[in-house]
This record gives sequence, C-alpha cells and structure tokens, in this order.
Amino acid sequence: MAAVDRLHQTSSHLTGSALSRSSSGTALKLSVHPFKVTVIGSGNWGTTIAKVIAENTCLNPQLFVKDVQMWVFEEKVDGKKLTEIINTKHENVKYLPGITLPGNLVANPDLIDSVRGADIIVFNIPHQFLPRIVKQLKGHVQPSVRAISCLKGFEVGPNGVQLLSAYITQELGMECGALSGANLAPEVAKENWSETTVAYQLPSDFRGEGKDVDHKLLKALFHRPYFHVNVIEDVAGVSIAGALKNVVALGCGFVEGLGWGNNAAAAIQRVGLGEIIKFGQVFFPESKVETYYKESAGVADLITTCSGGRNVRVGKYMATSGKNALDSEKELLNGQSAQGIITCKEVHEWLSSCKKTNEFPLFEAVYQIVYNGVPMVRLPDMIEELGCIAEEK
Ligand SMILES: NC(=O)C1=CN([C@@H]2O[C@H](COP(=O)(O)OP(=O)(O)OC[C@H]3O[C@@H](n4cnc5c(N)ncnc54)[C@H](O)[C@@H]3O)[C@@H](O)[C@H]2O)C=CC1
Ligand SMILES: O=C(CO)COP(=O)(O)O
Repeated sequence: MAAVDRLHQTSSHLTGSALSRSSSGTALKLSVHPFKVTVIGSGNWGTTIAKVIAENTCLNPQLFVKDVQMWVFEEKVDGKKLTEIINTKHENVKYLPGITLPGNLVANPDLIDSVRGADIIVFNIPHQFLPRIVKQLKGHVQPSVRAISCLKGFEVGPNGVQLLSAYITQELGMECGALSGANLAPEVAKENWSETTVAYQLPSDFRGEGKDVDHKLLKALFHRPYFHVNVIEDVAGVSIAGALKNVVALGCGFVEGLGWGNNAAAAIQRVGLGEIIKFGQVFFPESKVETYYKESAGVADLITTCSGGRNVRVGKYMATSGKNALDSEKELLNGQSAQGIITCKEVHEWLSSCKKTNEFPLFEAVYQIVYNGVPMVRLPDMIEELGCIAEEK
C-alpha cells in the first residue's frame, strides 16, 4: 500500500508532524509512514544507485522503509542465479564486481513483486528496455507513486521525441523526475566524491510536506557524503544533457582512437555542447540554458563521459579495431550498454523527420559513422559541410 493510502487510512489517529534531520542535514517534517523505495535495474549504475539509496534508508528509518527492493533481470553467473549471489554475497559480481552492497538491499527477480507497496520507484535500466518494463508495470502501480529516472536517452515514436521521464508519466500516470550528473558508476560505487543533479517538479496533486515526495525528501534519499546532490526543477535540461553527451562521447572516442589527441577531443566537446544546448532550445524550450553550464548534469557530465565513460571507450575501440559499434560494445562491456549507440539513432530519426539533420552536424556525423560506415576521418569535414548547408538555408 502506498504511503499516501496508508496516510489517509490512519489520519484519524495522527497527532501532527514532528521535525527531523536527515543524514544529508536537511530539516524535514516526518512522514507518518516511511516511504518505501524500489530500484528497477541492477546494472553498473542501477546497482550503484541502489547502494546509495539503501545506505540512506538505513540511516533515516524515520523517513524510509529500511529494506530497498532492487529488481534484477535474472541471469545465471557460473551456474548460479544472480539474485541469489547478490542476496547472499552482497555483491553484484557481474555488473559491479568488488563492491560490497548493504545488507538491506534486496535483489528481486520478480518485477511486479519488487514494486508492491512502493511509494518511490527509481528507474535505472538501459533505456532500450524501458518500453517492455513499463508495459509489464501497467495496472500494478498507482499513479500516486512518484518516480525518478536515472536513464539516459529518449523515446522517439508517434509522440515525437520524448523525455524518458515524460514517457514514464504518460504510460504509468506517475510524476517522474530525473537524476543525472558527472557520475561514472565505478567511481561513485567506490565512494569517491562526486556531484549529481536531481530534477523534480511538484505535481498538481502534491499532497504536502512529509506526505509526498519533494525536493528535501529527494535530497535525503540520494545525498551521501561522497555523492553531493543539488535538486532543481529543470527535468528537461537535466535529461537532454544526460542523453546527448553519450553521442558526443562516441565522437570523442573516434578522434582519440584515430590518435588525434586532446585538441581534437576538446573540439568535439565544444561542438557537442553547442548542439546539446541548441537541441534543448529548439525541441524543449522549457529547458534552461544555465542547467548545461551550472549543473553537474550539464558540462561536467560531458567532460567525465568523454574522459572515461563507456561510450568514449567504445568509440575509441571502433577506431582502433575497425569493428562496428555493437561488436565493440559486446567485446568491451561484458553485458553493459553504451547508450550513445541507440541515442544517436533516435536523434537521427527525430531530426530527419523534422528535416533538421544539417543543423546538428556532429550528432548526424556520429550517426553516419556508426550506422552507415562513413569513415571517421571525415568527421571534421562533415561537421563543417553540414553546418554550412544549414547556414545557407
Ligand atoms: N554506468 C554508468 O556509469 C552510468 C549509467 N547511467 C545510465 O543509467 C542507465 C542504466 O545503466 P547501467 O545500470 O549502467 O546498465 P548497464 O549498462 O550495466 O546494463 C546492464 C543491465 O541491463 C540489464 N539487462 C540486460 N538485458 C535486459 C533485458 N532484456 N531487460 C531488462 N534489463 C536487461 C542487465 O540485467 C543489467 O542490469 C543507462 O541509461 C545509463 O546511460 C547513468 C550514469 C552513470
Ligand atoms: O552517464 C555516465 C556518467 O555520468 C556514464 O557514461 P557511460 O555510459 O559512457 O559510461
């Protein structure tokens, strides 16, 4: 049962709310019933974020139910079920090896069971699997549940280009924010200091402080001494920056793999940042330009991803090995996903449908290299040529 339902049922014996201080130091009004949290996803980032959350639910029993459910796409590792390994060894040996997970993080292979009674659902899977997950969840989650998407990508379909948070809201009725930042999962998992941005807009049916998810509660859920959270309202800006920097990182990987050095990589990031901001302004005018330069989700994520993320590694491997994107992903990532490969296709499909590919020459060049075998050495010329065509129009 969601916290709000329990709240309504028990309101007759409420004596008022008390003030509490969360582990992030924020003063919070107590919820009558603690919020129950489920994480959907258990990959490299999914497991890391579940660890962060489980640490906070353990420290803040007045706010959160201690046990955190983590839905795991079940698979066998050395003949054993991954969920059993996680629940006994407290380690995700496949997707986050070497990191001890909190004992209150419970791996669950049953998606519907994992969200039973959840008040907050954190989505954290490679985004190509989202439509199938959402379809299975339909009818099993109340619209009063609140959600945060940690996914990086878009949904392109009959409704045009959609933020994944908006897609979740549309399909499941639940208000959904986004978490994104300069957060390479292995570093966060090792508890090296980093920053992130959480974006959330209070819905029109907001039930009030202590009874519903708000900015203070989200800070209490995600902030750790090693993981500093800034909460804002610009869901679109945070999501766009997170999705598109993966495309730029592939481009960075190409020039690095070609041996062109730091100047070339910086040039790709400069052009990429411009196209990210333009994409936001053209297609999501509600996004704020300042998010791209002020927040961890903006230029900081671009820099870290282009320095050491999976997408840059895949791009570099493609350049040095001559292999295609999917084979490179498979050989390098042991089942993990480089989301830029799918995102550049989604972006191309969307830009083609509105005849704007020339206006985003880097995004288009990355797509042409990944999907149509255009030689990587043509990258600088393509950026210039396409840009000129767009200017002449
Ligand atoms: N890894 C990182 O450093 C970061 C990743 N992200 C984003 O977080 C999202 C999740 O990424 P990761 O957790 O790293 O995933 P991942 O790239 O490690 O992917 C592996 C996950 O996909 C699952 N999977 C495989 N086949 C599936 C299927 N048919 N249905 C459902 N799940 C399936 C696996 O069980 C595993 O949990 C992505 O959008 C990514 O861009 C964001 C910040 C950091
Ligand atoms: O999103 C990320 C860092 O914030 C991770 O990027 P990669 O998927 O390229 O590793």
